[in-house]
Amino acid sequence: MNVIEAEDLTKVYRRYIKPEGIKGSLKGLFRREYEEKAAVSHVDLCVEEGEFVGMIGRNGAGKTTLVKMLTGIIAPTNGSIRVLGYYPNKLEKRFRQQYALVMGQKSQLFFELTAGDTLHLFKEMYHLSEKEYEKNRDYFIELFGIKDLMDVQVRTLSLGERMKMELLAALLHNPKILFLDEPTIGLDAVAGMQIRKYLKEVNRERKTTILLTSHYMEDIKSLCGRSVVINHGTKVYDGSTEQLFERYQNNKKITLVFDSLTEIEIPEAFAGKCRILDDNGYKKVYEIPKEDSGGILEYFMRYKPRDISLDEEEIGKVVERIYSDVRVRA
Ligand SMILES: Nc1ncnc2c1ncn2[C@@H]1O[C@H](COP(=O)(O)OP(=O)(O)OP(=O)(O)O)[C@@H](O)[C@H]1O
Repeated sequence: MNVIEAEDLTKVYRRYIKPEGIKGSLKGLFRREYEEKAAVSHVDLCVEEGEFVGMIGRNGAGKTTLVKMLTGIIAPTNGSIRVLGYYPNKLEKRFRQQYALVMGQKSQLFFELTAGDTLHLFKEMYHLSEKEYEKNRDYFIELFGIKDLMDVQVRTLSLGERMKMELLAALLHNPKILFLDEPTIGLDAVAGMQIRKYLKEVNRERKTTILLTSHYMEDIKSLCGRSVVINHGTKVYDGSTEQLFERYQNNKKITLVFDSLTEIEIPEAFAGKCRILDDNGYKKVYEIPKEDSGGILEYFMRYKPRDISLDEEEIGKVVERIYSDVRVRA
């Protein structure tokens, strides 16, 4: 069953162009000029119940605009849209009770209250019965391991703790769809990993459909079976995440840390394949082709680094590659 059905979805923003200088500003007082910008253009999107879909694209690609239309925050300029059978922008109460939106950059918590009191307010907002509230609250408190935070003022929570609270508040009414816009932004590696673990569990155990936008490769690769790539407002890829990265992720990043100043000699076999991204003698970062990563890593081990990490390529580069490929094929 499809929980999201959108066809030919388009959003055109109109924005004021401010002329330069004082003269221009004065002119603007009497006659304003506007430009139109299609932030989302002719996008079709169907999402089935229980899916975990990743949305990726460069800054300004149109991801947030798409999420805003799906959650009813803004109305589309054109196209048809049904989410759980509702037209989102009508913001009917029954619809609002069935989805949740968490934005990494914007909090929906009450900073002056304690975490526990904040949850109570959400209980009232969602009109939950005492039984349902306690059941869901306790389930997520246990899952996220945040029992100790209930008496703490939200303002004083760390970023990682706040994100767990954001998720708890959003999931309190057991929504059918969870929209997540950059939920791991700014989090350290451990906190990011925890959030991914919880989201996986929520999707698996509660069958919650999740739509996630993220600039982090790790989020998309480890969580989303399906990915949608947006570029300049249009959909350029919709399909298996595994296949997407298999095809377009060409490189890996190796970081080596040494206890003493170290010179590395790149052997002929790998010459031209290791691109130095950073080197201060103690720490070296290389970009290497994915298919050679095993061999190159083995070679680097001879220099006995104190620490070594192998990271995914930035999502932006992969998107760039997909986009140029689409242009070539078009
Ligand atoms: N309220 C608005 N008025 C005018 N233009 C807007 C408005 N909101 C967004 N835009 C423009 O629409 C385009 C898409 O923005 P959007 O925020 O959807 O991108 P995004 O893919 O979410 O980017 P990011 O990854 O940086 O969050 C951008 O060019 C942006 O400047």
